[in-house]
Amino acid sequence: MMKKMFSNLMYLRPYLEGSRLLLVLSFGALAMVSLIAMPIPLITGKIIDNLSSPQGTTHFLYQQVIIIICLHVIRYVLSLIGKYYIVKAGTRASNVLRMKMIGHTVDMPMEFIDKHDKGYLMSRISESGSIGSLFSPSVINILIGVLDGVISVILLVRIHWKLSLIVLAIIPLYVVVTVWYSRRMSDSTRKVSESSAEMAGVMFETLNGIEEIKVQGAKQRYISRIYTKTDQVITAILKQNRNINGYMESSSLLSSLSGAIVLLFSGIMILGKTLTLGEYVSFTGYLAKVLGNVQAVATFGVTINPIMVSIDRVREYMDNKDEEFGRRMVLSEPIHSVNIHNISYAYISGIEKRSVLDQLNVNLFTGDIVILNGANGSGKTTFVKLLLGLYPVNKGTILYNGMDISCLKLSDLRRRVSYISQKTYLFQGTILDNILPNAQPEQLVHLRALLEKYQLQPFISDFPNELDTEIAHGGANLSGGQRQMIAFLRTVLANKEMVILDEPTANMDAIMKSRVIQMIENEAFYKILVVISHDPDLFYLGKPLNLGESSREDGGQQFYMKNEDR
Ligand SMILES: Nc1ncnc2c1ncn2[C@@H]1O[C@H](COP(=O)(O)OP(=O)(O)OP(=O)(O)O)[C@@H](O)[C@H]1O
Repeated sequence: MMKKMFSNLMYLRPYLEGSRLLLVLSFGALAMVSLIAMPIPLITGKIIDNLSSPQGTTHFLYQQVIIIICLHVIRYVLSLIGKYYIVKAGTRASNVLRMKMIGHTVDMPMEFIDKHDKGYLMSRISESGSIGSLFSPSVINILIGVLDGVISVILLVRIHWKLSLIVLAIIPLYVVVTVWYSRRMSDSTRKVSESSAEMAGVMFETLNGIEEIKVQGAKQRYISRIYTKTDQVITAILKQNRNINGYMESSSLLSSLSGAIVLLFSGIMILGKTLTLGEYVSFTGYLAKVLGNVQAVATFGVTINPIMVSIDRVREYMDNKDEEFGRRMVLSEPIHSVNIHNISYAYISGIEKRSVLDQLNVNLFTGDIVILNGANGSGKTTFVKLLLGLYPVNKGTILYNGMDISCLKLSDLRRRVSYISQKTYLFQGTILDNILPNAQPEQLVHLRALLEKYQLQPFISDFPNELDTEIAHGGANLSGGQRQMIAFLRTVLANKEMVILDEPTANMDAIMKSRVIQMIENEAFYKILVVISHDPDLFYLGKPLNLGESSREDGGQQFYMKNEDR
């Protein structure tokens, strides 16, 4: 356990970087807390021996009691300060880790993201809070207790070494109990975390789809899915509690037995005059600290185990390679060619493999406009996702300016490409934020000119606060066509080298659609344009590339391109 804790603390070091001095000072203060309270049982024993001797004086009593009170007050102040700053450092560190985990999740390959529910991912990210728990008052108390315990053992030996041997003989039993239970606790805690993350996944999906669930009358189906997952969580929690309680009760029993045995031997020694009453009081004072702290170490296992399991899981999560792993090359020039050579792709989920694209060849050059069509499910969206490097091709190559996409830094590639997905995702913020993130004055002028040129002012003035209208979560306060137009304007103003539009006009009325077509024809906002559409009104814009089964030539070697000369 200590080894694991040390290794986890080493892992967390970078996240504690900014708070290192604070932590050292706080731990120093807390170590002082331990040391300052240490003489109290000794002083108490001395007072008792003094009072029970003929030389006993009230002056000695007052003096020693004042010392004890001062020690308690200093301990109180140091403890408050130390704990406050440790908790502060822990909270800061867990926040830094949370941000890193969110960033890492965004950078994960889509194949990883597809495999997990969003709620599951959220649960995993929330495990970053485990650092905060590591620096919580309960853990800190236990750590101070460990120091207390060690010093108390030394003082026990100094007071009466023979009596101490009896106490020390019991400690191996604690070790056996601790080791036995801590393995079981690790397993059960892991199961609790995993099943809770899965449950959160199902809950998240349910909450996300409330509208659909209502309309389809699917409430019962979803509730029973949650019930199954909850059942798994409950089973795991019960098992975890069985282990925790077993551990606590066993260590508590050992503590009580130790106290009784010490009382027996001390009594005999007091009767034999080899131990004074004061020494007995001091001894039991330190014994209480030792046993209390052995108990604390036992509790430490219970408290720290879930935290260690969480940190292990955070490490596992962060060890997953992100999509940029091993990619070093950047495009030194604007994209002028995209050569898609014999690519194939199949989605794999579990043992199921769904082949979507098979030996596809396409070459795109500056000035090309390609209209992708084909039956539903024929792989059009998958094709553009491969172009964006969201999924790696299974076979074949995609070359940008002759450079293989598998070596290219994806962030560099995507900086050069604008993509509007079928789902038209809008960010939280205003309409303007969505059209022009970080709008510069000259971009605003460009936007206004565009709105005027294509008679789109009525489109904007339809919103309560025009461009400053706040967009609700997921664009809930906008219609499908409005969302598409906002996303399209964003693309026109982004002025990227390659633009990919997936069903850009699917929800638009005839007027809006005609504006989009005019902008594609008149505005130079792309070098290469790929449009996925089932709408014949858009076909004439460029070379249609049909991905439908019926249009394959050469046994699937080549995809049919209509109107090649257009
Ligand atoms: N993430 C995924 N995991 C597994 N299968 C997927 C995934 N995304 C798409 N598919 C499957 O791949 C096939 C192609 O899907 P894709 O979205 O590329 O088709 P499309 O041609 O764009 O269809 P549409 O015209 O309906 O938009 C479909 O059979 C779909 O079920």
